[in-house]
Amino acid sequence: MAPTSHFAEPPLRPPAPGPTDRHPLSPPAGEEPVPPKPAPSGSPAAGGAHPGTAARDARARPWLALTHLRPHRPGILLGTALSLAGSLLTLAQPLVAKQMVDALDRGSPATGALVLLSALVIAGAATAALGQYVLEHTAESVACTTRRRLSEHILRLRLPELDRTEPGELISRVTSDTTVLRQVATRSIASAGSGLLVAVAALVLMALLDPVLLSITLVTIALIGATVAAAVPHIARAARQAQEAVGRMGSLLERTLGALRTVKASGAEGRETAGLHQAAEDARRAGTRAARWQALSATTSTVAVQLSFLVVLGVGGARVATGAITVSTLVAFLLYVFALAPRVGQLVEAVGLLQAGSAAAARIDEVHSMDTEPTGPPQDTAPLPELRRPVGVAFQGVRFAYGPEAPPVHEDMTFTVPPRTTTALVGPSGAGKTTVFSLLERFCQPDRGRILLDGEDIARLPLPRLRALIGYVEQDSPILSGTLRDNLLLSAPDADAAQVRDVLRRTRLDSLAARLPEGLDTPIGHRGSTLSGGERQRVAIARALLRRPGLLLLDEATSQLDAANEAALHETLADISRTTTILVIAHRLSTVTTADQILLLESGRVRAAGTHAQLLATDGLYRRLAAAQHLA
Ligand SMILES: Nc1ncnc2c1ncn2[C@@H]1O[C@H](COP(=O)(O)OP(=O)(O)OP(=O)(O)O)[C@@H](O)[C@H]1O
Repeated sequence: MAPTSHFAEPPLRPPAPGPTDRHPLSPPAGEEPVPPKPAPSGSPAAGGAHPGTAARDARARPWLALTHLRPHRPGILLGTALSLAGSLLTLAQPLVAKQMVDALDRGSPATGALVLLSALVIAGAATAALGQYVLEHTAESVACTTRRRLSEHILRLRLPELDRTEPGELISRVTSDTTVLRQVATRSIASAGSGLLVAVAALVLMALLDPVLLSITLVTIALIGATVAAAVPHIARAARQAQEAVGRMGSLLERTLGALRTVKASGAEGRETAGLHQAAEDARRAGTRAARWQALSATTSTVAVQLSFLVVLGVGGARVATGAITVSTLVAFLLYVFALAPRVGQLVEAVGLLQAGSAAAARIDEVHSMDTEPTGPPQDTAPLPELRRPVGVAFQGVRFAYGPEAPPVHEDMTFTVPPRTTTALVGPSGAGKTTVFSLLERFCQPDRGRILLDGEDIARLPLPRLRALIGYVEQDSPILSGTLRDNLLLSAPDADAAQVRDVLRRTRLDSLAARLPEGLDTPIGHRGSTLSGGERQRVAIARALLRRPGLLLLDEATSQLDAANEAALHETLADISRTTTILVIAHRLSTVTTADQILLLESGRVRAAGTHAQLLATDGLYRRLAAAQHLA
């Protein structure tokens, strides 16, 4: 799970060139182009999203949730203070009620006490409501800030990290774990704070009223405390398991929906549903377990409070009869018993919530500890004008493996691609052709060797600037949910209408745009499900062309096009190659026979390089590949 040095940037960082000798592709002086080396394997920072790890972390750090609330301290403190003030105003009510009863007992007018009592009721309710609003508002900010930070972090994750993580798991951390954290901000902190203070204040006032009755009440509180202490770990564990089960459901749903056609065609709905049912069942069971313990502690608390009320009433009545206390003292004491009961309940709930919140915080922190790509200053997202020109590419002795245990994909990859040319990468499946593109995009880094663009090591380029230079059409031409326009402008948000029209014409998408009911603004379904395979490929190519790249990478980009569209696209590419360097991966040699150069990859190396005719004449493997495709 941990990232390895195989994904690390090259350890050697060349000195920053001076202002006068800077290469046009170089980062501005003072910038940090080389991303930090990922944490070594096995280090905590290297961990991926593992529910088990989260549970251990939360057990080790039950207050973890509080660290996430720190930036929102002012709102939480204000909300808690207002709730507390509201509670204190409520607490004062029994004392005023006592005065009122005393006044009535003496036959004196009780109007003043009645007015004061009414004012206390209104002020107490208003202050508590305001406090509640401030806390809810702050809690929304906690959830929003955490979700924003998480989603930004997830989009910046290094691809090898993502390869090792279930997307559904990540989604559940942004959605359900942040919701749990949000509850800690409102109910847990404020309830614990105000509940504790009010409970202490009530106990002090009860002690002043009658210490004998207080001791009876304290026995009740001890009973409640013991039950809660026994229940809390069970509640916390069950809540954590429920969160993990929800996360698992997210992963499974993502897996199934991502390949729903295949699942249906394979008749695997039942088996996939069984997995989802199991996760839902696990969440239900864990949630029920938590509810059982919560019900036990809540019921014990309620029964204990009712019992103590009866005992206080009995003993208090006897003490009134003996003249030890007055009726008004007994009334006030009983009111405090009732004021105390919900506070104890709040404290019980707060402790359980804090445990669940800390488990959620640990799951969120795991994502933050995953390794991300470096970000450059905002201006680096746009290519410099001089970067719009075609660039030369060179691989020099590149070695790369996808992991420490994995066999190297590239052993000693060395080749040169001159600018303004079309070079085809061919070779057996698994020879490492797509990996060449991944290395060029710096999705992963070589273990050894250098990759140069116009003589400049790409490890030294700010990542946004490097990628702004490249147009990449992936093997499966991914399409995003949204409209056709969203998809086209994804890589070139500033492209104007004329550029879009031009690219639509070149990729023969103009007729599709004309046919769609809302033209470019027509939604094209989940991952472009309403488009044909060939249309999806052309959208992906159009998207890459709109970027006006200096280097165009095409990975089997025309495999699903019909003959007419493929021929048209080859004309377009021939045209584009005057202003762009093109690297194309092809299985069908017929599509690359006119390339300026063909690189035949085998066993992690370039086995042979030349034109189609040269390779036919000189290389046995190429001849066999061509013969298999009736080209020899
Ligand atoms: N993300 C990854 N993690 C681990 N191994 C990978 C990963 N991607 C590719 N590989 C492995 O690396 C090797 C080279 O893969 P690559 O996709 O570069 O080959 P290719 O020549 O493009 O294959 P094809 O022609 O079938 O598309 C393969 O053995 C593949 O299983």
